[in-house]
Amino acid sequence: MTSQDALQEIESLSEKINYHNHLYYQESRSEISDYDFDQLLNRLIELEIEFPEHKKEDSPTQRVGGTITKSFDSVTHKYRMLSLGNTYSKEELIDWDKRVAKGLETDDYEYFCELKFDGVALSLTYENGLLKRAVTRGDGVQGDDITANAKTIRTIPLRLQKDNIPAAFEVRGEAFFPKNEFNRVNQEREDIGEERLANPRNAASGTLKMQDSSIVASRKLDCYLYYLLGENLSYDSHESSIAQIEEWGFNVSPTYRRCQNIQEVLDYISDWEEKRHDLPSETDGVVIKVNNLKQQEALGFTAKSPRWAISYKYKAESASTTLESISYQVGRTGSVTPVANLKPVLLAGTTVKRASLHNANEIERLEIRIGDTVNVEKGGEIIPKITSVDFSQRDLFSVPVEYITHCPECQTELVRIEGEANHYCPNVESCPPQIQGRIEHFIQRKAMNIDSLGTETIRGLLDKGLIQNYADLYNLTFEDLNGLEFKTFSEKKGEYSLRSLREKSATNIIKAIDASRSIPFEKVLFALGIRYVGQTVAEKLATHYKNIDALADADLESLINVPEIGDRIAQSVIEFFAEEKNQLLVNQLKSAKVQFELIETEIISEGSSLSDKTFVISGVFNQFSRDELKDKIKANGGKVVSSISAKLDFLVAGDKMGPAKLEKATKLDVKIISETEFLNLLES
Ligand SMILES: NC(=O)c1ccc[n+]([C@@H]2O[C@H](COP(=O)([O-])OP(=O)(O)OC[C@H]3O[C@@H](n4cnc5c(N)ncnc54)[C@H](O)[C@@H]3O)[C@@H](O)[C@H]2O)c1
Ligand SMILES: [Zn+2]
Repeated sequence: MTSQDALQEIESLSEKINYHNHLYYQESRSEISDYDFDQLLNRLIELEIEFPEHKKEDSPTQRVGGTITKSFDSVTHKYRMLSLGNTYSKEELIDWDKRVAKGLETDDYEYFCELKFDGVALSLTYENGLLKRAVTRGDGVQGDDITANAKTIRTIPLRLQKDNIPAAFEVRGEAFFPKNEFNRVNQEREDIGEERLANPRNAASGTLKMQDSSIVASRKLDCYLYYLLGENLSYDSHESSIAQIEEWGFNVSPTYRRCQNIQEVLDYISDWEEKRHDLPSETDGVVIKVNNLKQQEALGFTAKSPRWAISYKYKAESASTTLESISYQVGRTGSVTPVANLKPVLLAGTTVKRASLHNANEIERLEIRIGDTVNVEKGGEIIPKITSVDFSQRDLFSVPVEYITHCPECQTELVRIEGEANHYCPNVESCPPQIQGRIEHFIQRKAMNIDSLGTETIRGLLDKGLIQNYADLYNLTFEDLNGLEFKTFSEKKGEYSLRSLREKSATNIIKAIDASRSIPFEKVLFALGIRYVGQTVAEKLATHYKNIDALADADLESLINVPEIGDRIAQSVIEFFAEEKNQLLVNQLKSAKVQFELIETEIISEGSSLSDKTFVISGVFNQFSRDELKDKIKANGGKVVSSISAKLDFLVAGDKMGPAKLEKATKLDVKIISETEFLNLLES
C-alpha cells in the first residue's frame, strides 16, 4: 500500500467512524453493528501505526466517542471519563495479559472481572452523603448534567446513611434499561400504535437525554455501579472499593469474580457467555481490570483508555442466507410492517425464516433486493435482524424493492404521515386485519382476558358475520360457537385446513366472555383500543375520571391537566369519543354490563403475623399472581421492597427467578423461602 492510498483510506475511515459516533452518541441510534463499527476502528488503528505521518490529532482513535449536547448544562469531569480498549479475540486478550506482566515487571497480580453492561456511563458525585450531580461521559472531559433524570432511577441513593462516608467522592456506573422493562415499554408502545424502541442501549441513552423527567421516570431504568473515585480513599484493591460501595447501599451486580490469572479470566468469560442472557440487563462482554490499585496506577493510561483494563466483547451470532421475498403485515392501527422471508437458516440453535425490516427507510438503508445474500444476526432481541447485504453476491438482473403503494389486505391506497417512518392503511372501518386486530387487542389477557378465543376463531366469527366488532362478542351464544368452522394454518404442511370448534372450547369461551363483565374499569378502558392509551395511561385516566361518561365528556383542557397526560393523548381521547361508531360501541358494551366505573379496592387486614418483616418477591408463583402475593404480605402487616440488601428478612422465590438475585441473596445471607414456606409463615 502506498502512503497516498493509506491517506485516502484513513480519511474515508475517519469520516465513516465520525458519522457512526455521531449517530450513536448524539442520536442514540446505530446503523451498523458494534462488531462492524469496531472493525472500522481497528482498521484505522492499524493504518495509523503503519503510516504514523497520517495520524491526526483529532483522529477518532484518539478521542472518546461522545460529545456534549446543548440541551443540558455541561460539567467538567474531575477525573476524565475514558473509554475501554476492546477485543473480540482470546488471543489478543492473552497478548494484553503479557503486556500487563511486562508493564508491571512481575507475575504477581490479580484480575477482577465484571460483566460489561450495555447502557450509558454515568458519573455520580456525592457530597456529605448527598447526591449532588449525575453527569454523562460526554467527550470524556465534559459531560451533560442529567441529575434530574438520574434521580428517577430508584436504585441510585439520593442520600447515604452510613457513618463511614467520605465528605466527597464519585461513583461511576452504567445506567441501563432492564430487559423486562424494555419489553414492557415496547409492548405498551405497540399496544397504542407507536414505533418500537430499537434496542435497550440506545433506548437508555435516548431516555436519559430527555427533557421531561416524568417520562424518564415512567421508564424504569436501573443502574449498576462499578467504580469508586476520590481523594485520600484508603482502598488498596478494586475489589475492596466495590465491596465498600456495595455496603454503602449502591447497586452492584453480584456477577463479578476475582481471578488469579488469565486462564481464570477465560473461564469467567466462558461461564457467562450463555448465562448472561438470563440476567436482567443486556451485557455485551466482560471487563477485566487489574485488581491492585497501585498496580493500576503504575500501568496508567493511553490517550483514550486505561492500560490496566480491557473489555472482551462477545460476538453476536450471525449467519448468511437468501432473501426470498418480502411480505407486508398490517397491524391493528393500520401500520404496515415489511417482513423478510428468508431461506431457512440455523442461527444460535433455532431455525430462522423471517426477519423484520421495520419500514421503508430500513429497506432503503440496507439497499436490499429480492434474491440478495444477507447476513442475519440474533442479538439480545428475540426477532432476528438483517444486518447487511453481501453485494458481491448480487444477481446482475435484480432490481430495487418497490415499496407497496396499496394495502395488501383491502387495496386502499397507503398514506405516510409526515415525520413518521411507517406507512398506514387509512381504511380503519373495514380493513380486515384492523378489525381483527382491535378484537385481539380487546380480548388479550391484560385487557378483557378472553384469550381462549384464539385468532382463528375470531377470523371464523368474522367470516360468518357473527360479529363485526368487539362489542358483538357479548351477543354470542353457545350455539353460535359450538361447531363453528374456522381455518387453521399448518406450518408443517404449509396449508390451511378446516376445523370446527369443540363443545368444551365453546363453553370456555362463553364463560370467559361472561367473566369479563367483572374486569375492572381501567382494563376495559385499555381494551377499547384508543390510540396512545396504553395500560398505564388507562389507569391514570380511570383513576382521575372514575367513570366512562366523565371521561367521554372531558375537554382538551381538562385532559391535559391530568398528571402525565400530554397533548397527543388528550387529542386522541377526544377524537375517539367524538366518533359516532365509538359511541355506539360504548353503549353496546354498557348494555352488556361491562365495568365502566372505577371500584376502589382497599386492602383488608388479615392479621399481623408478618409485622415489621420485609420481603422481596421474585419469579413466578403457583397460587398467587405477584400482585396478589404483595397484597397478601401487606394484609398481614409485612412490607414489600424492591431490592435485596443485608437487612432484608425474606426473599420469596418463585419459578424462573433471576440468577443475579439468587446470587446476591445467597451472598448477603438473606433467608430464601418458597411459596409454601411463605404460607406457613402466615399460619404460625
Ligand atoms: N454501532 C455503532 O454505530 C457504534 C458507534 C459508536 C460506538 N459503538 C460501540 O460503542 C463502543 C465504544 O464505546 P465506548 O467508547 O463507550 O467504549 P465501550 O462501551 O466499549 O467501553 C467503555 C464503557 O463501558 C461501560 N462499562 C460497562 N460495564 C462496565 C464495567 N463493569 N466496568 C467499566 N466500564 C463498564 C462504561 O460505560 C464505559 O464508559 C464500541 O465497542 C462500539 O462497538 C457502536
Ligand atoms: Zn387495509
